[in-house]
Amino acid sequence: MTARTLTAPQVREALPGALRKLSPHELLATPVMLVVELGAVVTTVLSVLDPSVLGWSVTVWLWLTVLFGTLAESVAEGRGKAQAASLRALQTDTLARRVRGGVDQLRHAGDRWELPVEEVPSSSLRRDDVVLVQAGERIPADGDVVEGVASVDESAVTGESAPVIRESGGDRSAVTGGTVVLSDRIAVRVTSDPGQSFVDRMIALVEGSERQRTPNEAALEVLLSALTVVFLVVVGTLYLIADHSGARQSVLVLVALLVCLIPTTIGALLSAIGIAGMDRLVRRNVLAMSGRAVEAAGDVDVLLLDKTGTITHGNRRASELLAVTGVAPEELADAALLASLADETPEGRSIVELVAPGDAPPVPAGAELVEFSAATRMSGVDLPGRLVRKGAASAVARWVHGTGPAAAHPSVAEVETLVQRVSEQGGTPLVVAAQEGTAPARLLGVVHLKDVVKDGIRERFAELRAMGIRTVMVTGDNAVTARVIAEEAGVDDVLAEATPEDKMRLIREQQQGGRLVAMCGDGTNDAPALAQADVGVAMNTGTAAAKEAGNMVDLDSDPTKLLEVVEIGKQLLITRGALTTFSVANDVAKYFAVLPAMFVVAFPQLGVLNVMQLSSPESAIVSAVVFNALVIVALVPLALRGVRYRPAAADVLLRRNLLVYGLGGLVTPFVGIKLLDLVVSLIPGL
Ligand SMILES: Nc1ncnc2c1ncn2[C@@H]1O[C@H](COP(=O)(O)OP(=O)(O)OP(=O)(O)O)[C@@H](O)[C@H]1O
Ligand SMILES: [K+]
Ligand SMILES: [Mg+2]
Repeated sequence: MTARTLTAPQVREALPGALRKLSPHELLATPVMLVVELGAVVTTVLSVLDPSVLGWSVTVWLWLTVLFGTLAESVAEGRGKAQAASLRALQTDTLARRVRGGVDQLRHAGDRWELPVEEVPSSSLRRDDVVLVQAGERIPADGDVVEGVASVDESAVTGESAPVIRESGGDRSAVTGGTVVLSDRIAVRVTSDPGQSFVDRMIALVEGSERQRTPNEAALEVLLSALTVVFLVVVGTLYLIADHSGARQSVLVLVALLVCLIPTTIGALLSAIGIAGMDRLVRRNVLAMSGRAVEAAGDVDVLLLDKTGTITHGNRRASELLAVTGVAPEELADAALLASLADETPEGRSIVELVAPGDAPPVPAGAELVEFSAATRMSGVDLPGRLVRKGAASAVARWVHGTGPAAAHPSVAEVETLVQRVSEQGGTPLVVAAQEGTAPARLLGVVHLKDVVKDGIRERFAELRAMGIRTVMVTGDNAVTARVIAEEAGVDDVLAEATPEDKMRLIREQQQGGRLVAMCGDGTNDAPALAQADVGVAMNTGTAAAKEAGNMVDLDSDPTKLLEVVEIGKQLLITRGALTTFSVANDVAKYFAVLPAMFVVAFPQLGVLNVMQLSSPESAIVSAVVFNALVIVALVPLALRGVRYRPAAADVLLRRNLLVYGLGGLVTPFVGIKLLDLVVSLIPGL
């Protein structure tokens, strides 16, 4: 939406909020506007005591000045209100089927769908409760799928109508309360307490009720306050000088002059600019948890991305089994199956589906499961007398070597060739090995996991490069696969075999080098890095841990969205800079426009400076005050829409902005006040 002007309905809706914001308590946050309000109170009192056309004209326009400021903020907030209303509709209380005994119960159950459940209102669900949800039902709370696979309609949250797959074990396990299961059934472990759900946070965000001032904003506010104090002193001194030299000025005129000089324009628009920036992100389906993150996005130098699920689609599936010489394909298949029977990750399930489509055997009695973790990069099963493992080549090699001398592993070289072959196709190789009794473990072969790079990623990374942002892929996968995918995706650099700690260390190093780092990720193993990054964008498809750790969530799960996030961040910074420049330049110009007019009666020699030839001192003052107020209104659309951003070097942008907004800010008051004076001077008494 690119509104060029404010519409009447917009204003009507925002008005009650704007009037509420007139309370001095609310205005404390914007000292500049508080000074204007105090000024308005003073002129109101003066005008009541000694009514005059000048007095009332100034008074009315001072009140309007404050109102225009609060109106700008209220309009900015209003844009999120409609969205908040539709999100609230998702929060209707439903009945949830809660498993008695929670997660522990689930683990030990034979048939998990026959567990004893109790029906409870969804609003009473707490963290770590487990609920069963089936086709046609609304998911009662945020959580991670701990059992099963389902297609879910998330359109109410994401606006995307195509259903998404949510499944246990992998990086696509997070579900959002209020979304609807379309097919199959899932068990969900609740991850949020009442009132703290994702939708709750979204509502607070789009309404702007939780908005906190960013450090940059706070710094600017201090600067504006300082300027206000300076002008207070200037006007006070002027009063004394004028008094002394017999050109006594009324308090009313001095208040009017003060308001014209202090930076009211940017003071009035500052918070609207920030709210509008967040709003622009929401419109692109990105939820920023803090304004600070949005600003940081504007200055990002490095972007780190996880591979699987971020750069690729993330449904890594087993496509073929490659046995080493001397191992029967059946033996490899059997071992791979065994090692995956209890592996709840999508990778594990895809192996079961490949080897035993439709009829997976039960887990053998006495089996002890070795769950996959990002730290070990291995999974498998311990049976009496037989251990089976599968995992990243380096991890399995380490395990195998731990079981006996290297000479006992004749197929090491062959496995390496197979791993190389799979990796060169961009696939993820999982090496399978087994140990019988106390004999050294044997390498059996390799499972090829296929994954596909998301469309259009290459072009978008090229755009990021043009903006001066370096992209680095960090993956737990091996170096060859990483390189192949990196080349296909067009990233600048790649870090392979990375553990969660490695990811975080890399970010720290970059930050210590003075760079601002953004990270896109989806997995629980990305969570530490997402938390450490200046801008942590979690994919909505990812795990609850990832979404909690980051300071942004992309509802579309599109890592190239960072491009837009960066643009919006830059746009926010530029808009604020541009309007500050304009505001201050404006005020300086007003000084020269108004002052000569004020003193020309007492000091006719000032006539040379009176370039504008305004019709009377009274008309000059009223015109200046009116102009000062109208400028705010005129700039609201720009504050909401943002200054147009085209990728360019920072110094070019700065020069362009100084020229347009600095020079523009100097010239407009002369033109504007002159035109207003032509009209105002027609009013009798001015
Ligand atoms: N279910 C599994 N069983 C055994 N090993 C696995 C399993 N899933 C993945 N691996 C191995 O562990 C490695 C790390 O996987 P993980 O999903 O943690 O990677 P990551 O750090 O998230 O990086 P990325 O998501 O970019 O691939 C994989 O490259 C693979 O070799
Ligand atoms: K001003
Ligand atoms: Mg991952």
